[in-house]
Amino acid sequence: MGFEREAMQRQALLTPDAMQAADRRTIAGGTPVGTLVARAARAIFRILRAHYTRRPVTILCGPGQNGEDGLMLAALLDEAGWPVTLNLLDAGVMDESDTSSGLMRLLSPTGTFRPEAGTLVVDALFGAGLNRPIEGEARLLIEKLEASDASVLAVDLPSGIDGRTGEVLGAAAKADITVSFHRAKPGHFLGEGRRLSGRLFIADIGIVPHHDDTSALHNDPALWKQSLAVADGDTHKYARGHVAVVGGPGLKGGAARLAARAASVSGAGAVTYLAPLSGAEFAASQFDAVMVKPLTGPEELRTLIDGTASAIVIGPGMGHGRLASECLSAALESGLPCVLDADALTLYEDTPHVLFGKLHERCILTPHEGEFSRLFPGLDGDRLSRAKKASARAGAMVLLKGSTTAIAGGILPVLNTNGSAALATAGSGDTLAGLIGGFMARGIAPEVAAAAAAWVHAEAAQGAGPGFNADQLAPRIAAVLERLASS
Ligand SMILES: NC(=O)C1=CN([C@@H]2O[C@H](COP(=O)(O)OP(=O)(O)OC[C@H]3O[C@@H](n4cnc5c(N)ncnc54)[C@H](O)[C@@H]3O)[C@@H](O)[C@H]2O)[C@@H](O)CC1
Ligand SMILES: [K+]
Repeated sequence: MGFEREAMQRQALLTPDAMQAADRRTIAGGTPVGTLVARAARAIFRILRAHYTRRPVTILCGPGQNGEDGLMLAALLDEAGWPVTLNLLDAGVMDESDTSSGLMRLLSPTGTFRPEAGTLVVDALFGAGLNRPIEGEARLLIEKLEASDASVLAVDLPSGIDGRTGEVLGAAAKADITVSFHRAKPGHFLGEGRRLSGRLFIADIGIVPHHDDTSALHNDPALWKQSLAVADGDTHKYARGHVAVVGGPGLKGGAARLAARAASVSGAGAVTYLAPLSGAEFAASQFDAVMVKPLTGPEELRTLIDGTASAIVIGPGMGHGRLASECLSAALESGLPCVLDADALTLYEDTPHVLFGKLHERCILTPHEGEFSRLFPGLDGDRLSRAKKASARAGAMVLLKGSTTAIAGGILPVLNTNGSAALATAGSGDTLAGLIGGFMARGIAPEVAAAAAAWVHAEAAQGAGPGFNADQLAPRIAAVLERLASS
């Protein structure tokens, strides 16, 4: 089972180009552009009033339709008795109806723009139509805004953010709230765009959805919750999946043990931890539910592969010796779903093409930034496009970890955004690898397993206090899975 179809439509991320195509399609279908602008302005008005008490509002309007949203909002706020000042970058944005509607009296020269604490500034300078770095007068306005203590509500995107990549083109001011339309844009979650967008609201303005528009998915349980349900008929432990976790020698075993613990709460029926004797003996004293087998060569792993293993997690704490590389080869030759993390990624960092030659489409590589740049040198751009290029280069799925995690190689790339700073802790990545492996062992498709695990793993760290560490993740993951199952 792949992602849930209807949820895919709702969770679609649209690049500004795709959004403009959707706008055009909707307009061609009979909805006048003025109606769309009016709906957009009403949505902003509603969200603005829900979050701010009446106060002076300055609206910065750009030369395109983003500015028109701002003008229409000015009319609504003015009508509702809010004190509004309009700063237009280009007077041309006003047409006859605006000039006759009394908006003229709200105008103030841009030179007078002095954003003050306690006031609200609506940033409606540029949205989807931004096509070059911001300079000149617009840049001055944005820099003044960025330096101020005023509250900021951005229309569609903080002006200056590239909606496709999240990159700042010239300048951008941090918004407290961003109101965008129809669907979120990748730029709301990538690069600086994530921080600068603040709280994101997506308003429905009646744009006609179309699957061709989708360039990526915004991760959400709606996409995969069904896939996590454990079927009643799966009564035998091995029928529910059996994860082999390859660990390392004694003192390095913690990482793989974390992976095994996560696998064991994933809903898989059984987990076997394989490690050289020193690691296995210690692990056996730590685990009850996880089976432990000593590893003298790749044969023990092969035996498990020929037996009931249905997925393999390999790399955390594994080391770089001959045994490690023989086990990695055996794991990849098995054709079973495999999660490659940590040492499995660095083992081949000098000869990545050798590793890529062994991978198949049920392999998932889970690098953090450092591992990624060593394994995939020379890839630049935003996190999403780098993950996509890396996946194409490797011939496998790539999950690039970060505050926004990008997953590429499935039917559509996925951005996971519920991560928090708590996850930046030792052992967190090992836990994620184990959870993905557990889901894949259950027969869940790799792209679904990766997306579900990224979300569940991040959710498990939500609300964590300063004393949080990765040891606490597995029980919290179990709790998140329980909540999902009963919701
Ligand atoms: N198209 C639609 O149906 C809808 C669009 N909406 C709004 O319309 C916006 C898109 O409108 P537009 O396509 O007119 O685009 P924008 O309003 O984002 O900006 C385009 C204008 O800005 C100029 N420009 C671009 N980059 C610049 C820069 N760095 N410095 C100076 N000038 C620059 C362009 O030459 C053009 O005149 C969306 O962001 C959204 O706010 C909403 O009203 C909802 C409906
Ligand atoms: K804007």
